[in-house]
Amino acid sequence: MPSPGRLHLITDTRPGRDPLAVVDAALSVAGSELVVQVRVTDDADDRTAYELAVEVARRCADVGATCLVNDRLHLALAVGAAGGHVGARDLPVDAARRVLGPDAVLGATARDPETGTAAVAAGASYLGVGPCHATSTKDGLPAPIGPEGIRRVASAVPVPVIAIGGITAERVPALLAAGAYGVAVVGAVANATDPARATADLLTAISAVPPPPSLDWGPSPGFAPWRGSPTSGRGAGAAGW
Ligand SMILES: Cc1ncc(COP(=O)(O)OP(=O)(O)O)c(N)n1
Ligand SMILES: Cc1ncsc1CCOP(=O)(O)O
Ligand SMILES: [Mg+2]
Repeated sequence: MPSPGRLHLITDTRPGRDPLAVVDAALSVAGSELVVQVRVTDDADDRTAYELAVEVARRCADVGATCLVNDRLHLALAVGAAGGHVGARDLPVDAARRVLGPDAVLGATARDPETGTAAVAAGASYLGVGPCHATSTKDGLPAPIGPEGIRRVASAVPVPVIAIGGITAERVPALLAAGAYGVAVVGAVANATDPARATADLLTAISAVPPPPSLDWGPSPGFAPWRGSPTSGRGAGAAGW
């Protein structure tokens, strides 16, 4: 059973950026260890998003990395991605699970233990938790929750917690010490003058801390898609998430 990825690179949506160049640089260093989440602006049309997702999925497949698609689950299915990620304004987690099927990786956003627990019960394989710190790559976010916010969620759920928002290699140790399994980044790699080096620095910081031992990686016997929602546990599929 594959281990869940601990370093997630989210594609940069800011105008004038070259997300594929950043993905290439990160994959050249991280290879199969990387999870790449395809994210576009809300006003991007599906054709534009699809074309980016095709390119990212192909690059990930070439090196055995994991490709996820943010929000637009039909694109995840269309490009053969491993799964998707949903938040409060996207499909509800149980509906997203029905779309993707029992074996897909499904991430859900949470800031608090209650939301996180509900997302896991509804079929989330992992949680994206944040913003941990202030970020310049997404507007309109609530106040940062810091490592203590990570601790509150991670101690409440049996799935990997991926810390997000303002993550840098220097901030990784405190977040992992608080119970994060891994981190998701945009700026730490995309803003770097040397994105490959920045990726290596993040991997070094992550690998210095072993993952939490008590996570439930196994498939959920309670997941029953024909009934529309998991009957117990994390409800995720056989991908090991
Ligand atoms: C790993 C991870 N965590 C959180 C998010 C945020 O998702 P969401 O709250 O739906 O916001 P958008 O990214 O859709 O703007 C994420 N994408 N990935
Ligand atoms: C998509 C998203 N959701 C919460 S913070 C964020 C962006 C994180 O970007 P950065 O790593 O540049 O702070
Ligand atoms: Mg979303």
